[in-house]
This record gives sequence, C-alpha cells and structure tokens, in this order.
Amino acid sequence: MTAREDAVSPPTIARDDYKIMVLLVDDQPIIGEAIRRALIGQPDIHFHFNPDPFEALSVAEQVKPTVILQDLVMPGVTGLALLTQYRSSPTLKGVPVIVLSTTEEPAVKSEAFSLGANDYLVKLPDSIELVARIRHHSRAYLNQIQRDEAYRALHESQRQLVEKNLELERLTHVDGLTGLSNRRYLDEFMEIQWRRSRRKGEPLSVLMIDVDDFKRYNDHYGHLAGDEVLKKLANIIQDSCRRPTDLAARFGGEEFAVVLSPSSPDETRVMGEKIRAEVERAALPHRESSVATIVTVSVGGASQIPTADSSFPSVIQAADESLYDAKRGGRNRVIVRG
Ligand SMILES: Nc1nc2c(ncn2[C@@H]2O[C@H](COP(=O)(O)OP(=O)(O)OP(=O)(O)O)[C@@H](O)[C@H]2O)c(=O)[nH]1
Repeated sequence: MTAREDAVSPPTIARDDYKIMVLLVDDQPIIGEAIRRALIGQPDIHFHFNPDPFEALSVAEQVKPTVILQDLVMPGVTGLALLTQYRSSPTLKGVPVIVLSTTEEPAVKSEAFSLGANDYLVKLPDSIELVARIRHHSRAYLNQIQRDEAYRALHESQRQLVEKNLELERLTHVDGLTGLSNRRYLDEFMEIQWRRSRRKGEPLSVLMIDVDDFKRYNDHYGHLAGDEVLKKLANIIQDSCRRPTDLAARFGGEEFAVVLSPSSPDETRVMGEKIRAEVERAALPHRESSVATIVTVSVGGASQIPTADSSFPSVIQAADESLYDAKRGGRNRVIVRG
C-alpha cells in the first residue's frame, strides 16, 4: 500500500485485535455442539451457545456478540420474531445476524432479509464457509464501530474547537482588568453603529468618563488599590447600560467610554449624570482628591447624526473635548455637546 493510499483508507483494526464473539441461538444442543466443533482451531473466535430463545435478547445484550447465528424454528418463539427484537434493541440493532435455516425456501429467505438479516445459511454449512462468513460479518461490524467512534471523537474535537474559538474571540474583545469591552471592540462597534445611525438618520452618542485625580489615588493608596477602583467603576458603568444597544468599554488607562445609540443630547446628559451620581453614591474613599473625599468622575459627552463626510472618531473627539471642559470646569461634573 502506498503512503497516499494509507492516508485515505478508512481506519481498520489489526487482525490480532479482533475479538470475534459468535452467539448461536438454537434450541437444539446438537447444533450448538456442531458449531462449537466447527470453530475449534479459530483462537480469535469466541463462541457462546444459547439454547433458550426466551433468553436470547438478554443473553445477547450481555455477551455483546459481533455476529448472531439465529435458528429460525424454535419452540414458543420464531427466529424471525427474535430478529425483529434485535433490530429494535439500541445495543443490538447493528449486530449482524446470520439466519440458520433448514430450508432454501425463497419466501422465508425474503422475509428474513426484509426483517434485517444480513445473511442466510442452510444448516449445517461446512466449517470453511461458516468461519469465512463469521469473519466477514464481524470485521464489517467492528470496522463500523471503529468508524462510529472515530466520527464521535472528531465531532467532539470539532465542538471543542468551536468553543475555544468563541472563547478566544470573546477574549480578544474584552479588557482583562475590568471585563468591559476593550478599545479594539469599541472601535469595531462604533464603526458598525456609525453606519447604522447614518442609514437611519439617528444620533449616535458617546460618553467619555475619566476618574478625577487618579494619579494622586495611585500615589496614595497604591496601584493595586487603583486597579480595584477601576473594576468597581467598570461595574457601575456597566450596570448603568440597560439597553441592549448600549456599550460600555475601557477606553484606556483610567478612562471609560459608553456608546449610546440612538440617544439625543438630553438623554446622553441624563445617562452621564446617572453614572456620575452612581460613582458618588459608591463613596469610595479618596483622601487626596482635589474635589471631594471620595472617588469622583468627570464625564464628557457628544451626540452626532452621522453624515457622508464624517466618521465615528469625530464623535469621540467631541466627547473628549467635553471631558476636557468638565475637568477644567472643576471635575465631578457632566458636560455634553449636541
Ligand atoms: N491603578 C491603575 N492606574 C492606572 C491604570 N491606567 C492608568 N492609570 C493611572 O491613572 C493616572 C492618570 O493620571 P492623570 O492622567 O494625571 O490624571 P488624573 O490624576 O486622574 O487627573 P485628572 O484626570 O486631571 O483628574 C496615572 O497615574 C496612571 O498611572 C490602571 O490600569 N491601573
């Protein structure tokens, strides 16, 4: 076999790994003995004889045969009725069944095959033919099981890959410290919302939120304590974004951005004020602040209806200018330009 053929061949089980298990269901012990003898000298073929047709299903489920030799005429229950039961059993439905019959009657053969038999032999077949058929059907069955397992494993690893990719995509959009969207995602989101607002002729608004005297906070309480403040502020900002189209992001450093679409200048101002007031309400101590004894934020906002010759950075730029005005105006305040 060439390397290329090897690469495309379906997986097979090495001959030595075969565990062929033959289950014979026949009420006549003499047939059981004859088959047992026919299989002597085949060390890889295991044999189980069940003379009680009423036990056939449970024995088969226990023994896990790779092929069933099924007698047709038995007291109390017919081999064809058992065949139907095998085919409806979740664990046995794929197991090959070779019907052992005393007749070559075409109508009986036809019914056996229509009920799901895989082969039909007239008793007693010679041992060469019997062994060959047992091997053929068992190999096909074991190969099928192996293919099913490989398919399941492939399916599972594909599922895990999809999950990992989704997680990775999520992580590339998230700010590690605060869990808010990061700057990269903010830009993607703004681009989409800008185009959408332009199509609809609706205003798109941005709030820029910056912690007041945060350098002093870090200098006094330490950088780690500063990180904790940023996390708390992120939660406050996130909780304020109630509409599904609102987006809270960490813009960078100690600065956050909120995108509101659509939102008028008045609505934007109300939202900015709500965030400012919530931060105040949290009353996080900041002894070194120049404006209060607690952490406060300054908020700048802008609201624009996108036009053909403008792009989304212009509304961010305008919000940043409002923020600058809020800082210059004394901090802990909201200024929004329409
Ligand atoms: N703890 C912490 N500090 C940060 C982080 N990112 C930026 N900073 C700090 O935020 C501070 C920002 O300082 P400035 O730009 O001078 O602003 P400010 O002190 O807040 O003053 P105003 O904005 O004018 O009120 C700097 O000390 C940065 O080191 C961060 O992820 N964690």
